[in-house]
Amino acid sequence: MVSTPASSPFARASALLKSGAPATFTSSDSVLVSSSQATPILLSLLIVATSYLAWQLFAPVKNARIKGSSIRTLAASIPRLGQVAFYRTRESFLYRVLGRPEGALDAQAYHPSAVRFNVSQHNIIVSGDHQDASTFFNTRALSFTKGYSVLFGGTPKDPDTEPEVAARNRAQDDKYMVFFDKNLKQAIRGERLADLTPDMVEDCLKDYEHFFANNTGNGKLDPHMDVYPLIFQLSVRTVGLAEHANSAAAAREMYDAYWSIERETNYWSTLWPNLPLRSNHKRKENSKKLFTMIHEAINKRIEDKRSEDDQVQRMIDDETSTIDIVRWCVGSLFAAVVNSSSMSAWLLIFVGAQPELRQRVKQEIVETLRKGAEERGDDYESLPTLEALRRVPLEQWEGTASSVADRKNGGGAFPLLHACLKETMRHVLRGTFFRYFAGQNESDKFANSKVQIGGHDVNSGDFLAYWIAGTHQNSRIYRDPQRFDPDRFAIRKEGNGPLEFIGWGASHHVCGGRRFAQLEIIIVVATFLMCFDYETVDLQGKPYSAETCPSADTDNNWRGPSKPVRLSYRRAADFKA
Ligand code: HEM
Repeated sequence: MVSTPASSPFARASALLKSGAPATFTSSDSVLVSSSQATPILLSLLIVATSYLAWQLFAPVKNARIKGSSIRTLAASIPRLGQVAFYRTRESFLYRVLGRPEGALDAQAYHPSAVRFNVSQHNIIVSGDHQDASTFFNTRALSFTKGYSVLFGGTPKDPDTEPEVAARNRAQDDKYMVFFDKNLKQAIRGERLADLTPDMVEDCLKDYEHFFANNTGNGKLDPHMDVYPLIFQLSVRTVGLAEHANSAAAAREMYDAYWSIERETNYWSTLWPNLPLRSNHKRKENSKKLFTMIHEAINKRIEDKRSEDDQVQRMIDDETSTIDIVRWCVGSLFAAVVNSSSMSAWLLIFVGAQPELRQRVKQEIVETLRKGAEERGDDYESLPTLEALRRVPLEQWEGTASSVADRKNGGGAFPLLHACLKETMRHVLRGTFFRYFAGQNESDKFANSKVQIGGHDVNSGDFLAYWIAGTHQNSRIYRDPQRFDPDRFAIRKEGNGPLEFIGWGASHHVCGGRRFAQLEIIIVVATFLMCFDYETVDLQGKPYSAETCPSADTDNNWRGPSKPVRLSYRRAADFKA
């Protein structure tokens, strides 16, 4: 059950509504309407407004209960608001209603049978049962696009072109999705990534150099505040405009607008975006700023008859409409930044909390660089660190090949680092994936399809959510799931069964940016380890251990730490300028 405190945004909104009404009639209008006449008018307006509000809040939600279904239904204290906690404190809400997957070996502790509830006028079935994963990922009748566009609310819409985009029909929408995927594939195709890789290494090193310069090579950094801007810059370089990637000031301005939008994404901005709330206003303001920056930069490039080496240029050359190019850039940035930023920061945090593991990862990187140098005929000892890293070829970063001999033995480069990334994803990705089942409401080929969750029919018009922790924190799949232990992947091969690791999604909607995401995170972390020796500490500098290390607060997109965390660093003894 959810109760709304008096200071809730809704209470503030209705207060605003009420306080706004008299002001409309008391200034120049007083000449036309005397105060004794105004009182009954005001009173009537107030009654109308209050009745409207009450109707909005307490009106029954369509299909909130399904007769004959044994899927548990959760009722909300204010029906139209529904389960606000699903947005505000998702993780604890799901633990409360579905149980603890870490205790899955104990049948009493984990009973993940699906639950159904509403948020605003939308009904959602949430399942954390690994048995339902296959239905969720493999059923074509479930719409990924509608699931996210209604329930996720992260990606902003351009306030100026929204009506035009909204007026497009489903066929036009599908066409846009094909355009989106095609351009993302081109933006991160192998030959482009191979060209970008040395620049990405250089971006990282330049960024880390300011820690050398600011201090004497020692200090404490905040992994979220200091790593997120770097990931943003790498993302802009890959799916944004060269003009922005090459200007620190422009990249920073975009970064501030981007994160302000992410931080203001909540229940209200997702489901009641037109309420006059501060967060809705800030989101719209920053969305406009972001769209305008990209729009103006494209126009300027066209006006100046300049050409740049980025995906946007390809679209300009193909005479794509500027609205679609801007929409593609913003959509790609919102798909790219949030997960890659938090995975990079958390990988550094988790590895830094286990000195022995950090040493093993560092050793793996040095050995790979040394071997690569020897194979190329370079003298590793005299190579500056930047050059040793810049010369690592794409396939080695990707872990797909190290040397011919290793490939024959089935080995690849950086296996432990890749296992650390996978383990970080397993820890940090604990939210939900979304889908929508149109069923009979659809006029297309899926109109007669049936979908079952937990053995029960899903209603046409219901949304589905799959709880990732039901798989990633499940003790039937992962031994001691709360422990950060990359050897579960590197050595013990846990999570190798079907849909046991879903960090990149699965089936029809596997992550479209995986190749780039993996590459940038591995580069950011490997470069960091080549620059610094470090450990994960609290604000007083006391080292955290595997047992005491904070975890990610997954209730917001920033994914900050459950308690303060810093990386205490010093220039690596083997760093070569
Ligand atoms: C560590 C970073 C990342 C993680 C963990 C991640 C994870 C995921 C997951 C789990 C999905 C599937 C969601 C579902 O089935 O509901 C997904 C989809 C997607 N991701 Fe990523 N992602 C990451 C980075 C990126 C980047 C950098 C890009 C773009 C450059 C990107 C673009 C996309 C796109 C376009 C889709 C939708 C695919 C479709 O519609 O079929 N992702 N991602």
